[in-house]
Amino acid sequence: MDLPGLSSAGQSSVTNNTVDLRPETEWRFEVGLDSIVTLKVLQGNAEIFGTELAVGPTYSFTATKLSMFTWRGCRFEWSGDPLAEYISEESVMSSYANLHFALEKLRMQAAEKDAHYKKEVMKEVDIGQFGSAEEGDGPRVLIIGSRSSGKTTLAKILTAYAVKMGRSPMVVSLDPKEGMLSLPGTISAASFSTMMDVEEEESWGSSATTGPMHVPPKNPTVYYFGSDSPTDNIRFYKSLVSRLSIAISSRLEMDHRARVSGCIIDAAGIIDQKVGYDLIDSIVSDLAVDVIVTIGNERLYNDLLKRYQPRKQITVVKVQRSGGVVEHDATYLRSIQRRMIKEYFYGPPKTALSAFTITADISAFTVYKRSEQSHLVSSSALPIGSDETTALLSLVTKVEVSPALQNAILAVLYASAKDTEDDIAEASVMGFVNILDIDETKKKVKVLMPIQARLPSQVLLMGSYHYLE
Ligand SMILES: Nc1ncnc2c1ncn2[C@@H]1O[C@H](COP(=O)(O)OP(=O)(O)OP(=O)(O)O)[C@@H](O)[C@H]1O
Repeated sequence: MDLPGLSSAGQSSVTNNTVDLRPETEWRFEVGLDSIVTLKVLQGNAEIFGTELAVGPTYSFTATKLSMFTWRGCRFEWSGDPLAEYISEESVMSSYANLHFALEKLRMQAAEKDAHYKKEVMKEVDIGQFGSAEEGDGPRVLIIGSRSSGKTTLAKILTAYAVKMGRSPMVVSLDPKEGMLSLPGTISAASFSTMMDVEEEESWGSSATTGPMHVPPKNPTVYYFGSDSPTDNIRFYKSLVSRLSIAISSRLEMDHRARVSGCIIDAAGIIDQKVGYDLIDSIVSDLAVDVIVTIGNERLYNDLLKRYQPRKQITVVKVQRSGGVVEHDATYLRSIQRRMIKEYFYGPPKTALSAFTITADISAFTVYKRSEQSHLVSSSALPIGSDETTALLSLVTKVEVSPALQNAILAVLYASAKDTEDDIAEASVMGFVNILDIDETKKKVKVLMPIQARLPSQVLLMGSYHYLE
């Protein structure tokens, strides 16, 4: 009898939604916002963006665009009403796996150099053969490509494969519209040592704020940018990336396993030559990137090769764009963001939580927003001899608590009203609240919070996101 997918002749086959998938092929499917598709692996091995599926359990998917890939062939069954589904024989997974193995080699070299790692983590390994260097940083990989080129997908695949090898890579999401382990509008970093939740395409799993889950929660460091695109306020964005890189460095200093595993950085898809290349430059230097991976864009690859190859420590490589990558239009993006916000307060459908409302005096709220970009002129852009005070304007500005804040999502910062504006602009995020109602006559504000707690005395930072249930 042939193994599923390993039949000697022909292509993958489908009978009544039972599919025999041949080795190194993938089943791509899209599920609408209001429908569900379930799938069950019956035999063989299968993975979704690097994370292996178990044989037997039923997985269910909604509002998602995914691909299930198999290395050695599998048989599975699915049901539901997908918007699209097809088998592709043209997978790019082997080139992504090759990239993973090249990174793994760098991690092994880093482990050899890390004295602590040798002593504590690799006790059982014969360390006599290793060099004598005290330090070892794993590869810091920046993934760059145009919008919808598959950057996040590649970041997930590399992360899942690294975790499978026992690594704990620091995953850094610099795309505010996606909000990894947090809400839209954020940039964040978290060390991954456990598997991701394959049923949640847009999320990377759960964080400590999203309540009990079947996949262990991660503990991200989060900064609030407040809108979808870094170009909305480049100076504020760059300042947050710098802060995040400092936070990452101090986390890596304490966590040798993560340090040896390196970083996987998912950039926002801004690659136009002026702003995009300048942004790439500052990310490369802030996060000490030493491997740049470009996806499916020859010009970008060649430009970056010329720019970084002379610096011997930076390697630029290119990988193909998968034909399965689907572009997200603005409406789809909004609905995904809406779902992320809803799940933050009420939990995912599987583990529905109850959100809490509290009412507090207006005077208890200290709200800031980021300053307008036009006010934040860089001193280098000012004519020589001109007044440089504008260049020193704070990155954040205080906001009156007024009905304009109705339905706003506000980030609760690790900063108090007594802190300076500079401290506030550099503060990371503790969680989020949603303003439900502002009664100006009674001077009261009603807020939605994900957990039962008093209104935090921290500063709240406003962005461009609003939510109304
Ligand atoms: N092989 C594939 N088959 C089916 N869908 C895929 C495949 N690869 C990626 N996708 C889907 O395509 C969409 C876009 O991919 P992804 O988010 O990785 O691109 P991106 O470059 O990060 O996008 P953006 O620039 O918007 O951040 C996602 O919904 C992802 O799940």
